Amino acid sequence: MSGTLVLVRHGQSEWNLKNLFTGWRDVDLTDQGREEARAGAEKLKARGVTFDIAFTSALQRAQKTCQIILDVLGQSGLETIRNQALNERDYGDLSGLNKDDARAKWGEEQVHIWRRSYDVQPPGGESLKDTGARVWPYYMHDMQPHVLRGGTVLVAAHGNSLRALIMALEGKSGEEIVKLELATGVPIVYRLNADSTVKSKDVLD
Ligand SMILES: O=C(O)[C@H](O)COP(=O)(O)O
Repeated sequence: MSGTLVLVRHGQSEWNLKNLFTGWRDVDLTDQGREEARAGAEKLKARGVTFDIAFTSALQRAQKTCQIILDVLGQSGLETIRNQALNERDYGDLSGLNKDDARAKWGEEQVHIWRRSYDVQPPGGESLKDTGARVWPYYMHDMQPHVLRGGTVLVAAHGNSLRALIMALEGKSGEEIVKLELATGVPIVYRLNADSTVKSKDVLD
Protein backbone atom coordinates (compact mmCIF):
# COMPACT_ATOMS: atom_id res chain seq x y z
CA MET A 1 0.00 0.00 0.00
CA SER A 2 1.25 3.49 -0.67
CA GLY A 3 -0.08 6.86 0.38
CA THR A 4 0.19 10.52 -0.46
CA LEU A 5 2.05 13.34 1.23
CA VAL A 6 1.25 16.93 0.27
CA LEU A 7 3.70 19.64 1.37
CA VAL A 8 2.74 23.32 1.23
CA ARG A 9 4.83 26.30 2.24
CA HIS A 10 2.60 28.95 3.88
CA GLY A 11 1.33 31.82 1.75
CA GLN A 12 3.12 35.17 1.73
CA SER A 13 3.53 36.52 5.28
CA GLU A 14 3.71 40.14 6.43
CA TRP A 15 7.46 39.77 6.85
CA ASN A 16 7.94 38.04 3.48
CA LEU A 17 6.34 41.18 2.06
CA LYS A 18 8.65 43.44 4.08
CA ASN A 19 11.67 41.27 3.15
CA LEU A 20 12.56 40.55 6.80
CA PHE A 21 14.15 37.39 8.22
CA THR A 22 11.31 35.74 10.11
CA GLY A 23 12.27 32.35 11.55
CA TRP A 24 10.27 31.70 14.74
CA ARG A 25 8.67 35.18 14.85
CA ASP A 26 4.92 34.63 14.66
CA VAL A 27 3.70 36.95 11.92
CA ASP A 28 0.38 36.78 10.05
CA LEU A 29 -0.37 36.10 6.39
CA THR A 30 -0.97 39.01 4.01
CA ASP A 31 -4.10 39.18 1.83
CA GLN A 32 -1.94 37.89 -1.01
CA GLY A 33 -0.75 35.04 1.24
CA ARG A 34 -4.34 34.03 1.99
CA GLU A 35 -5.09 34.15 -1.74
CA GLU A 36 -2.04 31.98 -2.51
CA ALA A 37 -3.25 29.40 0.00
CA ARG A 38 -6.72 29.42 -1.59
CA ALA A 39 -5.25 29.07 -5.09
CA GLY A 40 -3.10 26.11 -3.99
CA ALA A 41 -6.16 24.51 -2.42
CA GLU A 42 -8.18 24.93 -5.62
CA LYS A 43 -5.50 22.98 -7.48
CA LEU A 44 -5.78 20.16 -4.97
CA LYS A 45 -9.57 20.29 -5.23
CA ALA A 46 -9.41 20.09 -9.04
CA ARG A 47 -7.47 16.84 -8.63
CA GLY A 48 -9.98 15.42 -6.19
CA VAL A 49 -7.52 15.40 -3.27
CA THR A 50 -9.00 15.00 0.22
CA PHE A 51 -6.96 14.55 3.37
CA ASP A 52 -7.07 12.04 6.23
CA ILE A 53 -5.05 14.18 8.63
CA ALA A 54 -3.16 17.50 8.58
CA PHE A 55 0.05 18.61 10.27
CA THR A 56 1.24 22.15 10.77
CA SER A 57 3.70 24.15 12.85
CA ALA A 58 3.21 26.21 16.02
CA LEU A 59 3.24 29.41 13.93
CA GLN A 60 0.10 31.18 12.70
CA ARG A 61 1.18 31.71 9.09
CA ALA A 62 1.38 27.93 8.58
CA GLN A 63 -1.72 27.19 10.68
CA LYS A 64 -3.82 29.71 8.75
CA THR A 65 -2.57 28.33 5.42
CA CYS A 66 -3.53 24.85 6.61
CA GLN A 67 -7.02 25.99 7.63
CA ILE A 68 -7.65 27.85 4.37
CA ILE A 69 -6.74 24.72 2.40
CA LEU A 70 -9.02 22.54 4.51
CA ASP A 71 -11.87 25.09 4.24
CA VAL A 72 -11.63 25.14 0.43
CA LEU A 73 -11.68 21.34 0.36
CA GLY A 74 -14.77 21.24 2.61
CA GLN A 75 -12.73 19.62 5.40
CA SER A 76 -12.71 22.43 7.96
CA GLY A 77 -12.98 20.13 10.98
CA LEU A 78 -10.27 17.65 9.94
CA GLU A 79 -7.91 16.45 12.68
CA THR A 80 -4.97 18.85 12.59
CA ILE A 81 -1.82 18.33 14.63
CA ARG A 82 0.30 21.38 15.49
CA ASN A 83 3.90 20.86 16.49
CA GLN A 84 6.85 23.21 16.75
CA ALA A 85 9.05 20.50 15.22
CA LEU A 86 7.67 21.83 11.90
CA ASN A 87 8.49 25.49 12.67
CA GLU A 88 10.65 27.54 10.33
CA ARG A 89 14.39 27.36 10.86
CA ASP A 90 15.29 29.64 13.78
CA TYR A 91 17.06 32.59 12.17
CA GLY A 92 18.57 33.65 15.51
CA ASP A 93 20.04 37.15 15.56
CA LEU A 94 18.99 37.72 11.94
CA SER A 95 15.28 37.54 12.89
CA GLY A 96 13.61 40.87 12.17
CA LEU A 97 16.47 42.19 10.00
CA ASN A 98 15.91 43.25 6.41
CA LYS A 99 17.50 40.76 3.97
CA ASP A 100 18.91 43.52 1.73
CA ASP A 101 20.36 45.36 4.76
CA ALA A 102 21.99 42.08 5.83
CA ARG A 103 23.55 41.70 2.35
CA ALA A 104 24.86 45.28 2.54
CA LYS A 105 26.38 44.57 5.97
CA TRP A 106 27.78 41.05 5.59
CA GLY A 107 27.94 40.60 1.79
CA GLU A 108 25.81 38.69 -0.70
CA GLU A 109 27.77 35.46 -0.39
CA GLN A 110 27.67 35.23 3.42
CA VAL A 111 23.94 35.90 3.50
CA HIS A 112 23.34 33.26 0.82
CA ILE A 113 25.36 30.76 2.89
CA TRP A 114 23.25 31.54 5.96
CA ARG A 115 20.02 31.22 3.97
CA ARG A 116 20.70 28.19 1.82
CA SER A 117 23.70 26.15 3.00
CA TYR A 118 23.20 22.84 4.79
CA ASP A 119 25.40 23.09 7.84
CA VAL A 120 26.29 26.75 8.46
CA GLN A 121 24.33 28.33 11.32
CA PRO A 122 23.25 31.96 11.07
CA PRO A 123 24.43 33.81 14.24
CA GLY A 124 22.49 32.44 17.22
CA GLY A 125 20.23 30.36 14.94
CA GLU A 126 19.77 26.96 13.32
CA SER A 127 21.47 25.54 10.24
CA LEU A 128 19.30 23.49 7.87
CA LYS A 129 21.00 20.47 9.42
CA ASP A 130 19.78 21.55 12.88
CA THR A 131 16.28 22.06 11.48
CA GLY A 132 16.38 18.60 9.89
CA ALA A 133 17.39 17.10 13.23
CA ARG A 134 13.94 18.03 14.60
CA VAL A 135 11.88 17.70 11.39
CA TRP A 136 13.06 14.24 10.31
CA PRO A 137 12.33 12.34 13.56
CA TYR A 138 8.95 14.04 13.75
CA TYR A 139 8.21 12.97 10.17
CA MET A 140 9.34 9.39 10.82
CA HIS A 141 7.38 8.93 14.06
CA ASP A 142 4.26 11.02 13.56
CA MET A 143 3.58 11.60 9.86
CA GLN A 144 5.07 8.80 7.81
CA PRO A 145 3.02 6.02 9.49
CA HIS A 146 -0.19 7.65 8.17
CA VAL A 147 1.23 7.74 4.64
CA LEU A 148 2.47 4.16 4.76
CA ARG A 149 -0.99 3.03 5.87
CA GLY A 150 -2.30 4.49 2.62
CA GLY A 151 -3.45 7.83 3.98
CA THR A 152 -3.33 11.25 2.36
CA VAL A 153 -1.49 13.68 4.62
CA LEU A 154 -1.28 17.49 4.45
CA VAL A 155 1.79 19.27 5.84
CA ALA A 156 1.50 23.07 5.89
CA ALA A 157 4.82 24.43 7.10
CA HIS A 158 7.75 26.68 6.13
CA GLY A 159 10.38 27.16 3.45
CA ASN A 160 13.26 25.68 5.42
CA SER A 161 11.46 23.08 7.52
CA LEU A 162 10.08 21.72 4.23
CA ARG A 163 13.48 21.95 2.50
CA ALA A 164 14.86 19.78 5.32
CA LEU A 165 12.02 17.29 4.90
CA ILE A 166 12.41 17.18 1.11
CA MET A 167 16.14 16.58 1.50
CA ALA A 168 15.40 13.41 3.48
CA LEU A 169 12.49 12.30 1.27
CA GLU A 170 14.42 12.66 -1.97
CA GLY A 171 17.84 11.73 -0.61
CA LYS A 172 19.34 15.06 -1.71
CA SER A 173 22.87 15.96 -0.65
CA GLY A 174 23.93 19.06 1.28
CA GLU A 175 25.17 20.54 -2.05
CA GLU A 176 21.94 19.78 -3.92
CA ILE A 177 19.71 21.32 -1.28
CA VAL A 178 21.37 24.74 -1.72
CA LYS A 179 19.51 25.15 -5.04
CA LEU A 180 16.05 24.20 -3.81
CA GLU A 181 13.63 27.13 -3.46
CA LEU A 182 9.99 26.66 -2.46
CA ALA A 183 7.27 29.02 -3.67
CA THR A 184 4.62 30.16 -1.18
CA GLY A 185 1.27 28.36 -1.35
CA VAL A 186 2.28 25.85 -4.02
CA PRO A 187 1.36 22.23 -3.14
CA ILE A 188 3.96 19.52 -3.77
CA VAL A 189 2.28 16.12 -4.07
CA TYR A 190 4.41 13.06 -3.29
CA ARG A 191 3.16 9.52 -3.75
CA LEU A 192 5.22 7.12 -1.69
CA ASN A 193 6.00 3.45 -2.23
CA ALA A 194 5.31 0.93 0.53
CA ASP A 195 9.02 1.01 1.42
CA SER A 196 8.70 4.81 2.03
CA THR A 197 10.67 5.82 -1.09
CA VAL A 198 9.21 8.41 -3.48
CA LYS A 199 7.10 6.98 -6.31
CA SER A 200 6.19 10.32 -7.89
CA LYS A 201 6.40 14.05 -7.28
CA ASP A 202 4.08 16.64 -8.72
CA VAL A 203 4.49 20.40 -8.12
CA LEU A 204 1.11 22.13 -8.57
CA ASP A 205 2.35 25.56 -9.68
O1 LIG B 1 12.06 32.86 7.87
C1 LIG B 1 12.11 33.53 6.83
O2 LIG B 1 12.64 34.64 6.75
C2 LIG B 1 11.46 32.98 5.57
O3 LIG B 1 10.30 32.32 5.90
C3 LIG B 1 12.37 32.05 4.84
O4 LIG B 1 13.46 32.80 4.55
P1 LIG B 1 14.65 32.38 3.58
O5 LIG B 1 14.10 32.35 2.19
O6 LIG B 1 15.64 33.46 3.83
O7 LIG B 1 15.15 31.04 4.05
